Amino acid sequence: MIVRAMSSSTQPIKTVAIIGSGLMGSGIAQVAAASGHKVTVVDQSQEIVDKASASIQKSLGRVVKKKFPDDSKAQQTYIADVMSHLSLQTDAVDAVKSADLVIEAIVENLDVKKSLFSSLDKAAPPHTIFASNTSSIPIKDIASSTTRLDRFGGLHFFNPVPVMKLVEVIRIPETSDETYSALEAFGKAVGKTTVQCKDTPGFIVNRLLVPYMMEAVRLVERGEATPRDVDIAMKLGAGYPMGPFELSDYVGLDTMKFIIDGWMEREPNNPLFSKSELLNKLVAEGKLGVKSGEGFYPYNKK
Ligand SMILES: CCCCCCC[C@H](O)CC(=O)SCCNC(=O)CCNC(=O)[C@H](O)C(C)(C)COP(=O)([O-])OP(=O)([O-])OC[C@H]1O[C@@H](n2cnc3c(N)ncnc32)[C@H](O)[C@@H]1OP(=O)([O-])[O-]
Ligand SMILES: NC(=O)c1ccc[n+]([C@@H]2O[C@H](COP(=O)([O-])OP(=O)(O)OC[C@H]3O[C@@H](n4cnc5c(N)ncnc54)[C@H](O)[C@@H]3O)[C@@H](O)[C@H]2O)c1
Repeated sequence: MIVRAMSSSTQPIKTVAIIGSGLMGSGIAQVAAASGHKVTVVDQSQEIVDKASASIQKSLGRVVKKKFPDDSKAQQTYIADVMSHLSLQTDAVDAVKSADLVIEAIVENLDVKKSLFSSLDKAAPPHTIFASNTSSIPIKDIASSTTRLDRFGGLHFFNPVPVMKLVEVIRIPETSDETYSALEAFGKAVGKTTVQCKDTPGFIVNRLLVPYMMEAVRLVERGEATPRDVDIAMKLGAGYPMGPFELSDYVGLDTMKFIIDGWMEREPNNPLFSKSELLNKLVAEGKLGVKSGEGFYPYNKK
């Protein structure tokens, strides 16, 4: 049964709960707090949210160096001000009770996302809008776990969130115009350019990016070139800021595997989304990219 919101969701979004404090959740939290929203970030353990807090402060350190190049006092004040808009905790149900908007940025797995949203749906006030930052799962499949389809959409941010200027705003057929406008306004309020896309696999960017990245992996699997040479070629020959292997390590090979596995399940006969032995092997070995210290390339462990 769909319960429609009594109050209009055209009210500007002031309080935001972000579930998942990994690469994306912490980046979204940073830009939301920096634009004056009251933000609560949730993850599964205190250790994880502490790590997220440190990574947000580190990223803010890079922002202030550019914003206030020769003024260390202004740098400190800015960081303290942004951090004062942020709280981090481990109880998602509690966090959504006062949220105007909930953004989910947890692991790319439909069942886990559905289970989370189903419990949050019971706890959040009627006016609260839900959004998923999924890379590839149909928004309608995630939204089906709730009773607020009219207040559900996709907000697809890009990594690294503080730097990448785009947000894809996704609507399902049930998404109300008020919800869509509120999501679009939020994307702009956090300083991004928004584009609209229907709930189509991969939306705009990943529909093009995922086949490209998987083709790069397959090219290497066939022994036709090394990751290093593919990366050099795509940077110098096609003008990409990172080659596909550098980008894979940056995105996270576990997330990449979740994306491709889910896509293959939905489109089993499409060779663009067939699995990769090399990717599966690296993930099985715990080589998840920059975040684990090694992926296609080794990194300095922090
Ligand atoms: C199966 C396939 C899977 C597909 C996966 C899809 C995943 C997903 O759904 C979609 C995506 O996100 S797709 C992924 C989409 N993403 C891409 O495609 C990313 C492609 N890569 C890039 O755009 C660039 O390499 C970077 C911007 C990452 C780094 O730039 P660089 O020049 O190599 O190195 P630099 O000089 O160090 O940094 C430059 C400036 O950025 C600043 N800064 C950096 N990180 C920061 C942070 N965390 N905080 C704050 N600031 C940060 C830094 O301070 C500097 O500022 P300045 O003022 O200029 O001094
Ligand atoms: N990595 C990228 O480049 C990228 C870009 C855009 C979108 N996305 C999407 O964003 C989402 C998150 O990706 P990420 O790269 O930040 O992943 P990540 O692995 O860095 O972080 C995911 C976080 O979610 C937490 N988590 C898992 N289940 C949870 C639960 N039930 N409750 C609370 N926290 C939980 C994990 O502890 C982890 O900290 C995925 O849907 C992914 O597809 C990723």
